[in-house]
Amino acid sequence: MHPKIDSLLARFPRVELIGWETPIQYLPKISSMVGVDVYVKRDDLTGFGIGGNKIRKLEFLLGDAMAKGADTVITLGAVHSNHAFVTALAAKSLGLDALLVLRGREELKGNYLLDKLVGIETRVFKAEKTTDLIPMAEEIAGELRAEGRKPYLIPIGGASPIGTLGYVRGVGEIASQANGLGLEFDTVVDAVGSGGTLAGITLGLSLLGAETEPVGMGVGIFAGDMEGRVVELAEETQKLLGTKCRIKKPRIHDYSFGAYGKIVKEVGETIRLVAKLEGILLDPVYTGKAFHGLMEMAQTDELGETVLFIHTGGTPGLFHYGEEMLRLM
Ligand SMILES: Cc1ncc(COP(=O)(O)O)c(CNC2(C(=O)O)CC2)c1O
Repeated sequence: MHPKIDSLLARFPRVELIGWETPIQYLPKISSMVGVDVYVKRDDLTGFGIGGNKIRKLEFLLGDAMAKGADTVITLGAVHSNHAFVTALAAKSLGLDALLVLRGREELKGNYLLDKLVGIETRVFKAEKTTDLIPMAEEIAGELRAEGRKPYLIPIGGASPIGTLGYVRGVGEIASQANGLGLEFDTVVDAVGSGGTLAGITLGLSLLGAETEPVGMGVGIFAGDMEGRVVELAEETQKLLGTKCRIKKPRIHDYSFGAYGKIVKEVGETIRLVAKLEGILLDPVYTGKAFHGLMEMAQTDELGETVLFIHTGGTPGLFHYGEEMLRLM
């Protein structure tokens, strides 16, 4: 890990859900295709449940929940939500109850199938956007409090200052690995949903005074000024840490292809290409779109010579949307 980052984080409760450092893997065939060196931080292999980026955030979020004596964790997302499933799974593994507030159609596919297989309590609503569910989640938390329960409400994607500590710690891990490998990354690229992952990456890089630039590929959860949202979350997290470094401004590019969760042929083709060339599975909602953007921007020389992609997981999305994707290809 990283001494400076670890000492900053030492006072925050953290439950260990990831028992190892995830590898940084070079992609020789993709690199020769796009003309720059592309590496992947395999956070799809964080290892708890379906893995992914959320596990890093949950180590601090559930550490905080336990420290506060919570007995039930509530969070929200779409029915295909990776975040919702692993949050409930991790909460239950710690002996806490869990309740998911979800939107969309109850199809036994992907993460929703996993929710049901594990026996997680879900409340599913028809709603346009996940943010529409916030009042329902708050109302349910109020109901539980009235019953004498102690609910801990985790926001969409775990995008709170406590959750953001997960990727501050993740950057410390990356910095130590890069040092050991003699690597300096020009950019670090990730898929942006709630913005919590990029906020942690941005703050971590800023705290280390790294030259590396944080770059997000937006998948369309939030419209509007996502860069401002990410910087604001990084600043709030910096307040929590008691540090005062200048926060780098991340670039965020729109790779939603028009809407969050929209399944498109180009992304299906990128998923197929990366699977065949490098044996790595991306997903149609997040990492496939982000990596498609990475390949496009690398070829127009917008990401520098050495690029690190954070593989944030999402494999169940292949089993939720795979048939729809195949029909387009
Ligand atoms: C596989 C995968 N990759 C990247 C992201 C984006 O991360 P952030 O929310 O931290 O920006 C998600 C998020 N997913 C959300 C979910 O509900 O699963 C929070 C939206 C993700 O699942």
